[in-house]
Amino acid sequence: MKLAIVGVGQAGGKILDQLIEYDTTRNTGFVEHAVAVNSARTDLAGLTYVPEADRLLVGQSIVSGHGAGTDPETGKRCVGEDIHEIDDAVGGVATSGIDAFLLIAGLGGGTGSGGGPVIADHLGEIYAEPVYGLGILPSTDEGGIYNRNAANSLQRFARSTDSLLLFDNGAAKSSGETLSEGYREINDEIATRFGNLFSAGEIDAMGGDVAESVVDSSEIINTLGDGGITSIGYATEAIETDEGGLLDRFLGSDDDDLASSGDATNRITSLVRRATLGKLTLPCEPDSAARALLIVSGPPEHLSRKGIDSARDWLETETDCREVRAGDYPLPDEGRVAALVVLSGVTEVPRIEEMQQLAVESDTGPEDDEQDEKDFESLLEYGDDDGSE
Ligand SMILES: Nc1nc2c(ncn2[C@@H]2O[C@H](COP(=O)(O)OP(=O)(O)OP(=O)(O)O)[C@@H](O)[C@H]2O)c(=O)[nH]1
Repeated sequence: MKLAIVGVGQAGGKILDQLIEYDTTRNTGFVEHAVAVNSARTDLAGLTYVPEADRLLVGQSIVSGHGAGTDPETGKRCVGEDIHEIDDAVGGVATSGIDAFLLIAGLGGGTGSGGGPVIADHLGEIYAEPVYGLGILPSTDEGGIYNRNAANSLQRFARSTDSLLLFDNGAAKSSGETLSEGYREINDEIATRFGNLFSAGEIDAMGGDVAESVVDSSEIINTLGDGGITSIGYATEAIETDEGGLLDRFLGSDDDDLASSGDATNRITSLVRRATLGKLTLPCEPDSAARALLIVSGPPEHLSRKGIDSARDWLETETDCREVRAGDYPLPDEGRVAALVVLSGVTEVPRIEEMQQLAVESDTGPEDDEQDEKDFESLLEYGDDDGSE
């Protein structure tokens, strides 16, 4: 599907950069237009792939190009001050050629966390295309302020977007490495999963091989729905054993109990199990999903129809929802088969509940139990789409 993507703040800009790299090197063509928005001049200067003309420094009269200092209110003001310039840069460019907008932001900081929902609201009011969010949750050990910012921003983001796709930094972090050391690897993983999702159905990317059952943008849009939280599972297996085991290093391919057999059908069903039950971008209970989508990609001769059908049946049982879509995405030059599982409208998400509890405690202090209880319940309404604050 064709997207106009806005990366807001530092994490948003870096992930946008990485998605453009994915799109360019694979020639997939899902990034129709890309804009980086930030209140910090140095963050914008550090980008590689976003064209200079599409980097917007906002809130100069408020923070003089120095960033929002992890304060979402400041981030909100910075973005609000320049919302018309942002609109010119994002929406002014051929929206007729896009299927949706995608806003990317780290929810724990200031600019992306406070400013992201302002842009989402604005785009949603003006344009008919759906507006999706890709929100990055802080890891638990980043501390109270990041968790509080994220808990508050998550609610606003969920209400301002048609679907909020979440990625939990904490769940992705490998043991023994600091978060900043891991960012490059984490951002690669984000680009792989979301790049795979958004490039599915782009016929140009298929090199003339039309999928037996193409996943097109309307299936992705219908799966994402119009409100709520989305998590993505992904697992991959190399078709031929390569010398260094390089291809097996992709996350999600390390579950011995569910090791795939060489047979194409079994490989697909086993990959889909691993994608759903292994590392999700946001750990959640699969049976709390309202809708699901399965995309199996790889060389056409390895995309067994029977395998995809039986994997879809399994996913229907596992998620306990009737709205399960499935399709293939032929990539003739790939040395691997990959299963991507989209779980949308999920409601049982332990990390969100934990983060919101941490946020409430850091706001009121643990002694104010009655107030904690009330705040916690109102914060829990992250999937609520009633538009109220
Ligand atoms: N996955 C990922 N997360 C990041 C990256 N950089 C920062 N983060 C996370 O994003 C949150 C901080 O948000 P930033 O994007 O740095 O902040 P900002 O939106 O620029 O806001 P200010 O710095 O306050 O102006 C923290 O939770 C970080 O863990 C990155 O490159 N990748």
